[in-house]
Amino acid sequence: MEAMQEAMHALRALVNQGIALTGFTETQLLQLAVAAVVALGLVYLFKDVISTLCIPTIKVSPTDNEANDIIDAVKYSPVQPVDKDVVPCYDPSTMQALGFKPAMSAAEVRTRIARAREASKVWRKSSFSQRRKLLRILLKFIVDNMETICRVSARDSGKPILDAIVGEVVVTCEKIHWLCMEGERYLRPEHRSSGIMSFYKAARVEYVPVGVVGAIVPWNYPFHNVLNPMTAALFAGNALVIKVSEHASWSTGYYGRMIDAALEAAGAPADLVQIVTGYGEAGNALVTGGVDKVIFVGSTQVGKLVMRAAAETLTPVVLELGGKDAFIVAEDADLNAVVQISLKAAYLNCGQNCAGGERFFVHEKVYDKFLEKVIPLVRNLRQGNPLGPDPVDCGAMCMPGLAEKVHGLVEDAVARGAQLLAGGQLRSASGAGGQFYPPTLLADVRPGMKIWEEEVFGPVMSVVRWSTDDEVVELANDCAFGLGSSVFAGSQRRARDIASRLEAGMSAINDFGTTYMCQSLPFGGVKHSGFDRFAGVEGLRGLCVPKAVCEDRFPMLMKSSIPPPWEFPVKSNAVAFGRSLVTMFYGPGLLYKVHGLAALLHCLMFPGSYGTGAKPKAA
Ligand SMILES: NC(=O)c1ccc[n+]([C@@H]2O[C@H](COP(=O)([O-])OP(=O)(O)OC[C@H]3O[C@@H](n4cnc5c(N)ncnc54)[C@H](O)[C@@H]3O)[C@@H](O)[C@H]2O)c1
Repeated sequence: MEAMQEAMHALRALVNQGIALTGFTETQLLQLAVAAVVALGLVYLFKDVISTLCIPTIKVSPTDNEANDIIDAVKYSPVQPVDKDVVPCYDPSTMQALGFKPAMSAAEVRTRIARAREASKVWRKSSFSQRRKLLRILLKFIVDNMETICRVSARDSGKPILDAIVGEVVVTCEKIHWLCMEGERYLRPEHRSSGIMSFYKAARVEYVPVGVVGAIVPWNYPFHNVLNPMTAALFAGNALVIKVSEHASWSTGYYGRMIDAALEAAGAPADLVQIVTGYGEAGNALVTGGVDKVIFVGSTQVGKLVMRAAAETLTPVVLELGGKDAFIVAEDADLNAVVQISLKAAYLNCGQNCAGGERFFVHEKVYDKFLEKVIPLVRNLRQGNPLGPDPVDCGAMCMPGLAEKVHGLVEDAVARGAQLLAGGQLRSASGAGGQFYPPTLLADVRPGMKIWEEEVFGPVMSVVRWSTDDEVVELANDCAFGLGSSVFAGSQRRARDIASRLEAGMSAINDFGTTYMCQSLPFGGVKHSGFDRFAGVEGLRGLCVPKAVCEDRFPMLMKSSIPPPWEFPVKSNAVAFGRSLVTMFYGPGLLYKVHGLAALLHCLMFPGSYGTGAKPKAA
């Protein structure tokens, strides 16, 4: 209140001063102030309109299959033998054949790396404003063409359009926005303290692009999985060679043309981004082919192979592997909100999320109520072709054989005492009308079941009962994976306390997945979920060599030279001189420092002496 009164007085004084200086009346001064604010607003608006108009618009014409929703065409059969030089592409919801992509050989991958290397030599010198220009071109394209982007992703991976908007478009836009707004701040040289003895030095870290980044990605988000490493790698000044999954290669046609057009419009080298299609051999060739850093996103099993291969060439790797996230619900959580969030955590993208909720720990006091609310919702989820005439909540399983694998885990759980409350039937064998597995709900899931241990990566909500906070922490940590986690409780402090005890790389308090929406945060896990980070400040800086640089702070006044007692041949008081330095700089308290200084001066003034430089007797 007092501060407000003071501010009013200050404003009054300013107005009076203005009246005295200009001779204007109070009303005229007010009109002037309003006019100034309006003018500033108009300038800002004008600048904003002009800068938006200045972002080049790129045009990418979609093909028939990319542009249209349903096309009657040849069906693909996964049991049909396929030439190993090609990757067959098909829509997992309809099994419509979409064509082939080349299965690149190791030699071809190396050629791509070499092209990217040449492009990286040019791009590493680019300014941050040129890199921002490239990202803004992409962002504008995404906003203008999100429907086609989502349709292409839906056709390639079987996900509903809404899941594509959330999981492909929103997170990519958020990432680009963050890079444009804050990326430069974290890549500019960062000044660091130079310590006590090097007080006359200026120390800093320079973030130097690594050169060529190699990324290997899975099939669950064909658009975001490409754009995510690409935008960060390019913003950090690198080139990128990216190996996409053999189960979602078709969409690289449209997305690749978009990337090429954006590079051209931004004046960036055409070879800056190389897309590799193929199988494990192509991925292995990328790891061993001479890239400067590998980002691997995929299963724990293949992650180990990648790490082994990278060890041969000492290529650094980031491993973003599987997950089996805990979703903890306390008895006082807002159950109505939690139920809807839990459905998204389990069934978004048909559960094919590395950081998706898999283990739902619900407090015994609300266990039955939670199930009561969830059962009808799960049973009524609509599943089908995302590009068909009817709206769907859940789409298809992208990877052939995954529905059968998920079903095996469900059957094992039921055989060992879990309650099957929804779903759980293998609707059709792969190949007969789409790769679907129904949204499934299991209650009373316990240790000893396969589903307790293995990653499901499918639409299964496993519900577990708990009674004390210590117990739920122990149950949640009884897992080989540790990627994300969510804790819901009436008291935010209690939720925070439980979350702080979870072995996980990420925790959302009273929410799910929000750590990924904050693109300034690192993304990654612990234990078998991998290590190092690919998003956020840590991920962005991880695409650079953090080069330590040190130089004279005042070169005109003080330059480095070897102190006379230490010059070769070293003098007889060299050790005493060293002792005096240590005592002066690091001795605890003034007494030490004065003694050290006196000993140091003695050494310098009497070069032939043996001076002691020892600590004072009093100490
Ligand atoms: N932590 C994360 O950020 C994250 C994100 C998405 C998916 N995932 C994980 O990915 C897995 C599902 O994806 P997937 O089935 O495509 O995984 P995957 O490990 O089978 O394949 C991933 C990629 O590795 C390639 N590959 C296969 N063998 C290789 C080899 N020997 N050397 C190099 N590359 C090789 C594949 O061709 C593919 O492009 C799940 O475990 C999921 O949790 C993790």
